[in-house]
Amino acid sequence: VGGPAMRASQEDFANAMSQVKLLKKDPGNEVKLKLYALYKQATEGPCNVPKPGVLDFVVKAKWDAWNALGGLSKEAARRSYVDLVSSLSASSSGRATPAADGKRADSDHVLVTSEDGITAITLNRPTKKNALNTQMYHDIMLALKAAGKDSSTITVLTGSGDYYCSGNDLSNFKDVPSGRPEESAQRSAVLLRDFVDCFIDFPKPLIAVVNGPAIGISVTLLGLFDAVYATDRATFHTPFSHLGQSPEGCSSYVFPKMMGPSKAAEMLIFGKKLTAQEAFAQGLVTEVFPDSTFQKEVWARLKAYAKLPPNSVRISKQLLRSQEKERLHAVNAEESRALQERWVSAECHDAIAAFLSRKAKL
Ligand SMILES: CCCCC/C=C/CC(=O)SCCNC(=O)CCNC(=O)[C@H](O)C(C)(C)COP(=O)(O)OP(=O)(O)OC[C@H]1O[C@@H](n2cnc3c(N)ncnc32)[C@H](O)[C@@H]1OP(=O)(O)O
Repeated sequence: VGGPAMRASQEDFANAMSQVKLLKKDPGNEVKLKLYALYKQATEGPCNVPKPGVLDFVVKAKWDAWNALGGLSKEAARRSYVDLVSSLSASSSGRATPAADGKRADSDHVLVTSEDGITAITLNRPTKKNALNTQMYHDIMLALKAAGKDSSTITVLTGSGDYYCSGNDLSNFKDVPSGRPEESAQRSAVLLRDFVDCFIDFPKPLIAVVNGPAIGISVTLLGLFDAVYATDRATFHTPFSHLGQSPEGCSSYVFPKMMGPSKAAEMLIFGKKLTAQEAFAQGLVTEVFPDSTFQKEVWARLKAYAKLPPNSVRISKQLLRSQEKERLHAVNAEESRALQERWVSAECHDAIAAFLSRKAKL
């Protein structure tokens, strides 16, 4: 993936830096800080300058924003910068944006809260069943990097509304510049790989609170969580073949180990949808709760876990993960490569076109 993607990205980055000066609307301090942080990370790498004094408000805010990006790669920072500028330019010129719902894609779709020793990352795009658009992948990565370094003991991923997540936003495929599908597939494969790497490397316990149906990448990633609590209303569906695609999130390795090869094949090759109880029986879900008491019971449990000594919990998590880490990174790279090819296939294009023209639904 190295050369061409990197050069294209640097060119895009230079264009984005020029575009940012031409914005008609002031994007506000929060966005400006984000732009600053991504710029610094993209050009200088992780923040390693000394922390400024608390009274130096502006410098401290800038330092915090940069430092929150943790070890995000320069390449990923460049891409996030380019995506952010492009969504700002679109909204300031009134053009349509890459977001599927026509609104500017920003961190409104990924909420982060931190209290009682728990950092919660909430997918907040309920009108689209929390489908993941490109900006959300970037926002989740940023949120995970920050959560990995904050003072919380555990991190939770959940969804707002009736779905946990309907997987990749299939409208992402609409934004391919004409004549450049290969380039776009390559960029998406890099993003996918970086995204899944964040889950593989996450340094403290990561818990999924599956508040409703889960589809696609939101299911496969569950194999990289330390615990998965689900409402009995949740279902688990990986319709990759129906979409002309192939598994990701390390599921091609983790699922067969977890549930045995034939049950994994039913899900990942034939797209069998599991109920919450079935997913529990296969080891994908840790525990299922009645929907009526789900939130109350799960959050009470999480608050108790979050009171455990944070360093001990973190070290145990890392020990459990360390045996498999290298292997998981290799699997992630392989799955991302396979998907890069799938995304330019006729099988995939036909399936996505059918969904987008509302002919097909799962
Ligand atoms: C960096 C790239 C990484 C890529 C990694 C790859 C991952 C692979 C996957 O994740 S594969 C899974 C992809 N997901 C799907 O195929 C789900 C598609 N959605 C549906 O089949 C249905 O919408 C549903 C079953 C989730 C829900 O059906 P329901 O009838 O209850 O509701 P609606 O269909 O009316 O949905 C409400 C609006 O939400 C939009 N929407 C839902 N899911 C997606 C999605 N994944 N992508 C885009 N849009 C989605 C839906 O179109 C409706 O929008 P509208 O109100 O504007 O019509």
